[in-house]
Amino acid sequence: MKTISINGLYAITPDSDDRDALLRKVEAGLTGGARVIQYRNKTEGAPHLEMAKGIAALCRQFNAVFIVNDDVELALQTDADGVHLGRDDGDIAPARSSLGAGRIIGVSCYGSLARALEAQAAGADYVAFGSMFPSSTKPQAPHAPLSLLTEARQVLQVPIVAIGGITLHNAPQVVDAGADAVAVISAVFDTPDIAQAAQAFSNLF
Ligand SMILES: Cc1ncc(COP(=O)(O)OP(=O)(O)O)c(N)n1
Ligand SMILES: Cc1ncsc1CCOP(=O)(O)O
Ligand SMILES: [Mg+2]
Repeated sequence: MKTISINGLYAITPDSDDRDALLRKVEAGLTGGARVIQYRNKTEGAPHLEMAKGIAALCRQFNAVFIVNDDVELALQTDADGVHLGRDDGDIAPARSSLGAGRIIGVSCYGSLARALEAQAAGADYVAFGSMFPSSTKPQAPHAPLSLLTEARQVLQVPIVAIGGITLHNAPQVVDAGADAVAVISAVFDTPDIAQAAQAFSNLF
């Protein structure tokens, strides 16, 4: 039985090859109240294991949920709370066999409610929709309208995460439309005061 919940600020790490700098940023995000941290780092050759282990320890310290993007093996190696899978990251069933029932599997559903219903039926623990707004971090990401969150809320039982171009300015609309959590990279980590930005997002919940 999973008791871990996905809600509030879901902060996703920016690309980095500097372990200490990344850990300082994550600690600031947690200090500001991030409830979930996802280790997402597309930097080739970065010390992924060391970075993810450091973030796992920080999440334990702050009682936050730790999710690894894309990589089931890295999630297991770091005793993460779960993994996030997109359409190129493998199916839910083999991930579930590796991770067991107690860990979280989150699934990207882009702009598709049908994909979310399938993911829920296949055992996903949360679904993510987006990009809600244009994202400078991932400009080519497909778009999802705010109305999809409202529609999804009426038919899904699993928590709903919204991602993509979410800022302090537009986040209230995302929460009002039905998101349980907002997944944010640049508007948290690309700011002069990460803890303050994280706190402002957290205060929306
Ligand atoms: C919470 C959350 N939602 C969506 C994504 C995007 O996943 P994916 O489509 O696999 O793209 P990459 O992040 O791997 O580039 C995510 N990572 N987290
Ligand atoms: C990984 C991902 N998937 C869709 S948009 C996105 C990036 C989100 O980053 P930002 O919060 O900086 O727009
Ligand atoms: Mg992915």
